[in-house]
Amino acid sequence: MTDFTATKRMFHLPEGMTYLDGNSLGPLPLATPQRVGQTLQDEWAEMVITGWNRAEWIHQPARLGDRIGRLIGAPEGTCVVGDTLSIKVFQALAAALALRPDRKVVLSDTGNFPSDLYIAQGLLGALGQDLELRVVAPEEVADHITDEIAVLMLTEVDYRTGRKHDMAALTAKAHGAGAITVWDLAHSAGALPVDVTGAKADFAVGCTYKFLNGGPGAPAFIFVAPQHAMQARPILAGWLGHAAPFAFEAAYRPADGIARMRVGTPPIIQMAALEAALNIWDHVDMNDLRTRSIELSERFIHAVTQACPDLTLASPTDPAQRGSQVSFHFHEGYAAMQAVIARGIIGDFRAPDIMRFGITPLYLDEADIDHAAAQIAEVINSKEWDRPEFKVRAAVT
Ligand SMILES: Cc1ncc(COP(=O)(O)O)c(C=O)c1O
Ligand SMILES: Nc1c(O)cccc1C(=O)C[C@H](N)C(=O)O
Repeated sequence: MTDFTATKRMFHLPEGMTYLDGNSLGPLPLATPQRVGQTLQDEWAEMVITGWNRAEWIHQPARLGDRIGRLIGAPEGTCVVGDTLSIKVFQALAAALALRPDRKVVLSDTGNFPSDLYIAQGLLGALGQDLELRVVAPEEVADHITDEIAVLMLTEVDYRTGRKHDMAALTAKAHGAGAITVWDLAHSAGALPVDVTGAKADFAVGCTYKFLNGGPGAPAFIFVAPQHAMQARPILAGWLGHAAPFAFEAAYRPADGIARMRVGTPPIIQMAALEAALNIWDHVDMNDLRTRSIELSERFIHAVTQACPDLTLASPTDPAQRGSQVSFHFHEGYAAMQAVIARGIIGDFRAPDIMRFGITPLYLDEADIDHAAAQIAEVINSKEWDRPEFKVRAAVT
C-alpha cells in the first residue's frame, strides 16, 4: 500500500501555497538539489569529460527510459529519454508514417495539444507527398478511423478538460484498419496507470516535468513497440542514435532498437534532477495512485460545484473518463485564476475559459483539496476576480 503521507514529505511545498498545477510543472523533490549538486561537484567538477564513462552519463538516457517504462507498461529496452516532447512527437510521427508509405492521412483531434498539431503540420509540409492532417472532434475519432489512415496521433488525456481516450480500444480499431498509433502521454505518465504493452500502442511519447516532477526543461521520453524497434526510421539521425557513434563514420547507420531514437548530447544535469524525482516513484503503486487521484478529484468536484453555481465542470463527470486534473468553465476564468493564485492556490488558465487544477496524490491530501475549494468559492462568490490587476495578461498563463 502506497504511503502518500510519506511521499508528501519528499517534496518542497512552498509555505502558504497549495499547489494544484503539477499537471503543468511538478514541485521540487527534496532530494533533487543534493542529487544535482552531486552531478555538478562530484561528477562535472572532478571528472570533467571522463564523467561520460566514470559517472556513466552516456547510459543515463536508456537507464531513465527503463525507469519511466515501468510507469507506462513498457518493457526494458523500449523507452529512452531525451530532447523535448515536441521533438519526440516529430520523431514518432515520422517513424510511424514511414511504416505506412502507401497511406496519406494522419488523424488527430481538436483536444490534442497545439504543439503536436503544429509539429504534424510542419512534418507533413516538409515531407510533401500530398499528406493530410485530419483533425476531428475527440468524440468522433473512432468513426474516422478508416483504411485511409496512416497514423492515429492522439494525446491520451486532454490538457484542457482532462478527458481521457480509451487507448486500448482506439489502438485496436486503428490496427483493425491497418493504421499505426502514436500516443502522447504528457498528461498520463505519473497521472494514472498506463499500459502501452497491454494497449498494443506502436509509439508513445511524453514529458517528465509534469506529473513525474523532473523539473522545468526536464527531457522527454519515447517508447517504440518491440516489433517496430528494428524497422523504425529515425528522421533525426543524430550521432548518438548511430550504431557506432565513436566510429565517426560518414554515413548514418541506426543503432539497434530504441537507442536509434537518441539524437545528440543528453542534458546530464537535468537528468540528474529527473533521477531524483523517479526515486520517489519507486515507492508508488500506480493502482493506489489512481484510487487516491479519483478520491481527491471527486472531493474537489463536489466541493467546488456545490459552492460555486457560476462554475461549470469542463471535465467528464465519470472518473473513469478523466485523467488526473479537474477543469471548470468560467466566463472570467483568467481573472478568477489570478485571484485564486493571489490567495496561494496555484492552478492555471487555458483559453478560452478553462480554470484547470491538477490533482496529484503524491503531495496533495484532503486538507489541501478542502482549502483550495473554499478559497475558490470565496473568489468566485465575492467576485473578487473583478479587479483590474487580475485582468492583466502575463506572458505565461
Ligand atoms: C500533450 C502535450 N504535448 C506536447 C507538449 C509540448 O511539450 P514540450 O514543450 O516539452 O515540447 C505539451 C506541453 O507543453 C503537452 O501538454
Ligand atoms: N512546458 C511549459 C512551459 O515551458 C511553459 C508553460 C507551460 C508549459 C506546459 O507544459 C503547458 C502544458 N503542456 C499544458 O498542458 O498546458
